[in-house]
Amino acid sequence: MTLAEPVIEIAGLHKSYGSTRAVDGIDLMIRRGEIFGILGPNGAGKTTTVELLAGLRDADAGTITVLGTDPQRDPAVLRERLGIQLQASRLPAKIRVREALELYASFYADPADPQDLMDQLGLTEKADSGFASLSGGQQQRLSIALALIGNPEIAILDELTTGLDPQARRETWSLIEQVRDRGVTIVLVTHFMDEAERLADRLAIIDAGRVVAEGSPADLTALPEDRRRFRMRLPSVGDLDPTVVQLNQLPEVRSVERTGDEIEVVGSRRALPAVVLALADRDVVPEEVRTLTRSLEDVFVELTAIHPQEV
Ligand SMILES: Nc1ncnc2c1ncn2[C@@H]1O[C@H](COP(=O)(O)OP(=O)(O)OP(=O)(O)O)[C@@H](O)[C@H]1O
Repeated sequence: MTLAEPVIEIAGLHKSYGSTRAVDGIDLMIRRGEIFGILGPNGAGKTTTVELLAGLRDADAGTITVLGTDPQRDPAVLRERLGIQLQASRLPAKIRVREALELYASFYADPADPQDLMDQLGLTEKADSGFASLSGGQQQRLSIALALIGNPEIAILDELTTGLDPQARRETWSLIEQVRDRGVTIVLVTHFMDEAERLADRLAIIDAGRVVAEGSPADLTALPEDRRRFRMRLPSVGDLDPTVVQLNQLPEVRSVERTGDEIEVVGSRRALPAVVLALADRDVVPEEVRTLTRSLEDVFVELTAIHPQEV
């Protein structure tokens, strides 16, 4: 598979507010057509990073290239090609849904059709309702529609599902996947691990203004080759300790720990079949074999553990 070309490249990015180093040396590369997650605890520098790449702030140092241009030097070009939905974006209370979309559409040379967007986002029956009368989910959908009204190649969505109920979150997720399937590159800023794990093709975990990990959710949550883990119950063995000693001697096994009639084994990818075979030699059939994995949340907590009060 050939990889799509980069549409965003950031190198050595720095931005401070007074003595606060909000962005402290970030490098990132985002490819066309992917959903790229920027995940991090509160205050990690996520919003500052996306504001810099949208040209809404000036960097102190570093280079940013978005669709081949520098957002600080060329904001007008970028405005046509990049849509941004910012956290807590507020509209006047009385503006109607259709009115807001038509107004925003008038800012662009080649906008999307407001009616099509309302249909796609389930807003048609609210077309004549004022912003303040919409539910949280409807307001969120309108702000996504506004980020997409310019027919952007890149859409930046910040804290997309904050404040939404579980049903509305899921609907928003499938909507974002549909937008990606139309070829739009999506930069998704979130502090929800499940959202990043479910939606992002690749993601960067940011903490204290730096990238602390980057990759696909599968890469980030994979256990190292020699640290696979599984648990099994061995209820009919009687005294388990000699079995544990024997299993510990297998070359594929790194460690075996026993709790009651369960054992937890750490070892290579071949440890599981090796253990099952060794047990079969003793006429032991293991029960309830479970492979242990780690979630993005485990990885996140491990990597950002120095700031637990902010998570
Ligand atoms: N306009 C500003 N003036 C001063 N400090 C700021 C400003 N904007 C952000 N900061 C500080 O910079 C740091 C990074 O903030 P930023 O909003 O980029 O983080 P974030 O990861 O988006 O956090 P959150 O998820 O809470 O929005 C924080 O310490 C924040 O208090």
